[in-house]
Amino acid sequence: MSGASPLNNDGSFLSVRGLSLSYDLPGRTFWRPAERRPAIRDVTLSLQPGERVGLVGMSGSGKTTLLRSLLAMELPDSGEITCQCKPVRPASVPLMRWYRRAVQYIPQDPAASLDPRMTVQALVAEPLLRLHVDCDHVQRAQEALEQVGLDRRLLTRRPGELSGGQAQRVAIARAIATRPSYLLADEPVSGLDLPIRAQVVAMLRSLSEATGTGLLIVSHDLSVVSSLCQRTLVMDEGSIVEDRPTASLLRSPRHPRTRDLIAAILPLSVPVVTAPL
Ligand SMILES: Nc1ncnc2c1ncn2[C@@H]1O[C@H](COP(=O)(O)OP(=O)(O)OP(=O)(O)O)[C@@H](O)[C@H]1O
Repeated sequence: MSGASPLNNDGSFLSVRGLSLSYDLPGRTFWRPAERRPAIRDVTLSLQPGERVGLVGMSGSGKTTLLRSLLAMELPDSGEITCQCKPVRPASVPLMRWYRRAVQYIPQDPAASLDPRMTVQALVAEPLLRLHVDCDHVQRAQEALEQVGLDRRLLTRRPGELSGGQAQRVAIARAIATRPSYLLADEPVSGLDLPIRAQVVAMLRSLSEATGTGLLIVSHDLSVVSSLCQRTLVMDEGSIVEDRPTASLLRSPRHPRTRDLIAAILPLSVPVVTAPL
């Protein structure tokens, strides 16, 4: 749907300029105004059409807040987000509906996001109904299910009758039903067992390649980011401190925080290989 619309002036799909957002700290009283803690500070970035981008950083660095701002779930204190030449917030109801069709969200925990009373068919078709997408909803739900590698016989099941991997695929089918240009995801595979995690990462990658859908993935798992994302952004204390192609960022990290992240995973995931004498 967004293919017919122009890109931003800089050629990007989504552009963020000088975005800052602070939260109130507890302790506000009638006499004392709340102190504010910055969660993201002066963030500027562009997402190109079809690009797969990882967003990493230590806990509390601002990744989720940035993602929520991009999803128009938070109102920033300053700065602007522009999608295909249109301001994302404040926006009219039709414009917000358009944006929510173009930029969809994959939740971390399908058990919490999928209504247990609804069938898979109803769950996948629900965004089409809510966002007034004019198409055959039954057919679109079937297509979306097939795109995530699930059999259409699952359409009559309810979330309680699905495995964890199947439920996360249903959550992804729900997100792609509107044929978005970008998918935003917060730890989309962290709740899955390792083999299933690899399958879902491979599926997301081929889905993105086949349909040209861009991905912005928040993850603590650098192996997920390295197998999925062409480019990686590193956040520290609310700012983006490194923004480079994933392979070179992992090979030669420049910022101390990137080095910390890589050092933190090395003892866990890389077997020690000793050279033969
Ligand atoms: N609703 C909120 N109210 C107050 N402070 C918040 C709120 N949400 C986040 N924060 C604070 O904003 C900062 C950034 O939080 P955020 O959740 O964006 O970090 P994160 O990088 O996603 O962390 P994690 O990796 O642990 O999920 C943190 O200091 C956090 O405590």
